[in-house]
Amino acid sequence: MNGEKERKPGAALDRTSAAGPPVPFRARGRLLVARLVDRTRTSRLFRRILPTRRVGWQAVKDAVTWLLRFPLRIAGAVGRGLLAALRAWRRWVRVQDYRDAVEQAEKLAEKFVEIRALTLYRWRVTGITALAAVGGLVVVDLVAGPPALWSAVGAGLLALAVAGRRKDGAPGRTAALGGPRTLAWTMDPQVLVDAFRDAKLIGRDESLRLVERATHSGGGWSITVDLPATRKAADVLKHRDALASALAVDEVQLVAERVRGRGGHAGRVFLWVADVDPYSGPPFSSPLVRAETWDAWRPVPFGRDARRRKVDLPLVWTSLLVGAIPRQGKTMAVRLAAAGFILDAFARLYVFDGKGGKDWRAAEAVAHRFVCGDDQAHAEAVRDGLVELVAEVQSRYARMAELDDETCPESKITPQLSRDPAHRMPITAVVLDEVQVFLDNPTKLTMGERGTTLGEYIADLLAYLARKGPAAGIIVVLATQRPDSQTIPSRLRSVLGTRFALRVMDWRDSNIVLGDQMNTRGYDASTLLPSHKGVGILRPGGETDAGADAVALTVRTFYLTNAEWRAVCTRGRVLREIAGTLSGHAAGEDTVRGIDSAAVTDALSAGPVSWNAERLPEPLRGVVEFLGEELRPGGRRFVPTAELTDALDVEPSVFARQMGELGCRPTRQYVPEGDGVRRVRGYLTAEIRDAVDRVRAGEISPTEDDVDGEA
Ligand SMILES: Nc1ncnc2c1ncn2[C@@H]1O[C@H](COP(=O)(O)OP(=O)(O)OP(=O)(O)O)[C@@H](O)[C@H]1O
Repeated sequence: MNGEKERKPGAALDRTSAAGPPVPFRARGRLLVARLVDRTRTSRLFRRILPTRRVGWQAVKDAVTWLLRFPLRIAGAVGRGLLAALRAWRRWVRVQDYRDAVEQAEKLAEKFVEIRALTLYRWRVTGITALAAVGGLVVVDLVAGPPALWSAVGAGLLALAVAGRRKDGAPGRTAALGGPRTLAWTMDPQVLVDAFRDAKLIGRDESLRLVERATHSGGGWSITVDLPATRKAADVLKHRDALASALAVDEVQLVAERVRGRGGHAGRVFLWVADVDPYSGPPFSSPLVRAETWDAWRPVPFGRDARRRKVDLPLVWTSLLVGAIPRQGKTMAVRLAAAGFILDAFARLYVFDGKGGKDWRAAEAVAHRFVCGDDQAHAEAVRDGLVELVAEVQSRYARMAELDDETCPESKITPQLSRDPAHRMPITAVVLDEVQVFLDNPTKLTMGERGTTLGEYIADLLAYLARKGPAAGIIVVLATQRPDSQTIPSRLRSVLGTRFALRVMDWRDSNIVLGDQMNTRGYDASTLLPSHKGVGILRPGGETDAGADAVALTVRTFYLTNAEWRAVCTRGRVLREIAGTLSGHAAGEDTVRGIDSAAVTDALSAGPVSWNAERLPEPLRGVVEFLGEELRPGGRRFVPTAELTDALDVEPSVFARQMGELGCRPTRQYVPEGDGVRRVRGYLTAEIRDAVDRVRAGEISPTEDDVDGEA
């Protein structure tokens, strides 16, 4: 309305009283209260303090609860104060400090009379003080009356209540911080210090320094601490279980990482404690399900760590070994790695499935070579496929050597080379699920003049591909449910760069997948829970963003349903059809091209290490020198111990012990003697080759004295 002033809150009430009929006195009082309430409600200060009615109501409820509980809290505090006072008095009357010191110095007998006299004296002082206090109260009551007496009693109770009040984190009061210990340390770092002491990660008189206070992030509490100067962060990682126990959490809930590089040092540890089991809950879907295409050169999305950070797996330039007992998620892990190649139209796939089920059937639509089954014919087809790849590696190296520096600067494949059809060097992944089926094949073979088995030959081919293949764009991905040293010989294991161990039977199997001594560094896949499907320890060969400084990290793999997996394979086929890169089995051409098998045999006999004996520990050096060419794959299979000890002129028992330390155990085999055969003790050359590989790979460290140093 024109001329009407802006109405203020409460203005309606003013007008009613001013312009209307006279208001009775009682009603005026009610109006005043209403106006006051209205003013208060609309005031800025009130709105800031109590933003909503719900909050206001809650505040009132809290205040009432507090008032009702107050007498109980006071009674509790007085009780605790009384107890504390009695304890303090008892220590004083028993001369406890002095007694403890004397006991520590083992002089209790000498000082007993003195302590006893002091105790009696203090009892007397106590008695006199008590009498004086009672007398004092009686006098107060007589002189000043009951109010003064009650005031004196009240003052005493107040003093006791103050002494007995709850102090958060005060030592000796276990109830000061309720709830689990993990929660307690977020409020009082002293609890964390105690946990470190209990786990024997720091000494009794040592402490931690807080670098970053506890904060809640990603479903758990994190904190960064510095250890005392002489302590190492690596030891905390090693004894993570002990720390988890001291903090009263399951070890899967505790993540301990070193803080390295800038802002970090050898004694700085980052701890993260999950609120609940971080690997429970529904699985995470793979981002590849939604990806139209993928570049095989990019690290493939593999899973998430405990803190739910994405873990990508670089596969170009490395190779992957996945090991686990059945039904833990091996096939899923390998499928994820394969999916990255499937969705790249320029990548090529060799899929060899030893299980023979339908797990890999969908990949038939894109695979250049596809074998599914565990018969002899399948094993031979796998061998042919691998021989073809070995020849391909040789051919690629020969062709790269011819290329100019601009196209191929380092005799290594580049993204441009791999995508240019003219160069015929696509990134090629060779995936073997249940590889033990092929590696265990006992069929006898003759390689050149030497005898071997089909399984050993396949192991040699794979070892060659894992060693020489990555630089030529060939990537080996193996999965096995029997990760033992017999099945995956160490000459093959030592060249597989990336390892992923899902749950295995014991720490030995875990070490076989992850590498020697990994259990002592705190990584043992046998401790994973059976319910944790798809959760494993990843030891990356390349760099991953999550936990980049860690030797290994626990990862829960992404999940691909069967339908999603089939969709990925179908998409891979369509992409290849569009790009014109569908080839081999998927394009209906299954014939393996002609191969110079002599060249392949020569390539393999070059061996994983040059069979020279330099820097090998004794007696391995002597054995390698003595056997020479006979040690090559396809050479002698068995050497009698007596032949070796005679040739090396060593004491048989010392020789057996030293060979045992290198992982070579003697076995009994029949050897020809005269017209018949005789059973003798000796060593398998495969085991000797494995020992050489392990020394070269640094898995066995010879002592200085054992090594023939290179000057
Ligand atoms: N990341 C994951 N999250 C949840 N469940 C998973 C995950 N990975 C695998 N699984 C489940 O674990 C079970 C076993 O998976 P998978 O077939 O991959 O194991 P496997 O080790 O290859 O078994 P097998 O040895 O029989 O071949 C399946 O039921 C699968 O759904």
